[in-house]
Amino acid sequence: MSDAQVSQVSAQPYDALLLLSFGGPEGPEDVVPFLENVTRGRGIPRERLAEVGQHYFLFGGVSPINEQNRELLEALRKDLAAAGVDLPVYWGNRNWAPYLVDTLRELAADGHRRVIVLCTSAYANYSGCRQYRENLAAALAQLADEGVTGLQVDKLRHFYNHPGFVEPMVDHTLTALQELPAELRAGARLAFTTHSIPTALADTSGAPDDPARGRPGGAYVAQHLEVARLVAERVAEATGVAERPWQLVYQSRSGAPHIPWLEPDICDHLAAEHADGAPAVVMVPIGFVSDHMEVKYDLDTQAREVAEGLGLPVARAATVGADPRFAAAVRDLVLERAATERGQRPVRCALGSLGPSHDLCPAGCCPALRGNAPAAAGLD
Ligand SMILES: CC1=C(CCC(=O)O)c2cc3nc(cc4[nH]c(cc5[nH]c(cc1n2)c(C)c5CCC(=O)O)c(CCC(=O)O)c4C)C(CCC(=O)O)=C3C
Ligand SMILES: [Fe+2]
Repeated sequence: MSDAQVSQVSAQPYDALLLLSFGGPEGPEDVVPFLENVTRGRGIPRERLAEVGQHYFLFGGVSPINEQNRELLEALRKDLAAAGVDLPVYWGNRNWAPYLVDTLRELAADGHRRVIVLCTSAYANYSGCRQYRENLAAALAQLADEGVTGLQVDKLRHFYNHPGFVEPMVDHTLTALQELPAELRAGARLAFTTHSIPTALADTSGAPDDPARGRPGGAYVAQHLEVARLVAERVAEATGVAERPWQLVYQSRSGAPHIPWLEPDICDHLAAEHADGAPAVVMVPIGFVSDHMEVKYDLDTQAREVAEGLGLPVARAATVGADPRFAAAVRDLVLERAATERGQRPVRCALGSLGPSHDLCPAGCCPALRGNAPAAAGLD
C-alpha cells in the first residue's frame, strides 16, 4: 500500500504517545544506583536489597526490561503506521534512563501538547497505577520549575481484560503445555502468577466505588482472578480438558516479614501441588507485561529450582511482550480514549464481566500505604 492509500485515523486531541515503564539496569555498575532509585523511602530491608542485587548480577547486571520496551516501542510504531495513525511514540521510565522527566522535556521541546500515556502495568494497584501518576506529577512540577509548561498528560485505562492482552497469554499457555512431556499435558495444572503486594495495598486497590474494594485483595486480586479465569476457560476450550485445576499465586515478595503480603508464594504452591499429586504445573505470569527480571529470576531460576528439587515437571508461559495483538490493543485504547476526549461515545472493548476500567482515576484510587503525593492524570 502506498502512503496515499493509507487512510488517516485521528488520534486527536493527542499528539504523542508515551510508553511509561519501570526501567532497569544495563550493566553491573547500574545495579546499585538502580535499586536505590526503586527503593528510596520504601523501607525495604538491606538484606533483601543485597539479595535482589545478586539476581541482577547473575544476569551480568542487565535487566531484560529495557530491551523489551525497545521492542514494544518498535511494535507500537509499526502498528500505528500500518493503521494510518500519525502519532509519534516516546519512552520514559520511573527508575532508569531514559528517565520520565527527560522524555517529557523532549516532548515539550518537540512541540507536543497533549500526551496519552501507556503504563506497562495492567492492573489496579499503587505501584502500577497511582505511583506512575505521582511520577508524572513530579516530573511536570520539575519541568515547571525549569520554565517548561503546557504539557497535558492523560493515562490509558487498565488493559488487563482487553482481548489483545488476554489472547496472546492463552496462546503462550498452550505453547508451554506443549513443552511438557505428552503424557503429562492433560493433567498439568495452571499456576497464574503475579507480583505479591502488601495485603493493605491490595485491599484498597481500585476506585473507592469499585465493588471489589469491599473484598479481600480489592480490585488487584479481582482483576487477576478474572484474567486467570478468562485464560483458563480458553485453554480448556482449546485442549478439550474441562476440569484442569488452576490457582492465582504470588511471587517476588519483598518488605519486612511481619507485614502481610498476598500469598501463597509460587514456590510454596509448587510444593503443595506436588504433595497433592499434580503431574506437572504450567506457570503463567499474567501479572507482567514482559519477561523481565521478576520472570527470569523469580520464576525461571528460583521456582524452577524448587520444582526440580521436588521432581515436579514445570513449564513457563511467555508474557505478552511485543506481540502485535498487544500493540493493536494499545492503538485501540488510544483511539477509544481520543474519541471520548472529542466528546464521542466509542465502543470500549473488554472481555469478561468486570467491564472496561475508568479513564480517569477518581479521588482515592489505588492509594499509597502512607499519605498520597500529588498525582497527575486523575481527579485527585
Ligand atoms: C505490582 C508490582 C509490579 C507489577 C506491575 C508492574 O509491572 O509495574 C512490579 C513490577 C516490577 N518490579 C520490578 C523491580 C522491583 N520491584 C521492587 C519492589 C516492589 N515491587 C512492588 C510491586 C510491583 N512491582 C512492590 C510493592 C515493591 C516493594 C517496594 C515498593 O513499594 O516499591 C524492587 C525492590 C527490591 C525488591 O524488594 O524486590 C525491584 C528491584 C520490575 C523491574 C524488573 C526488571 O528489572 O526486569 C518490575 C517490572
Ligand atoms: Fe516491583
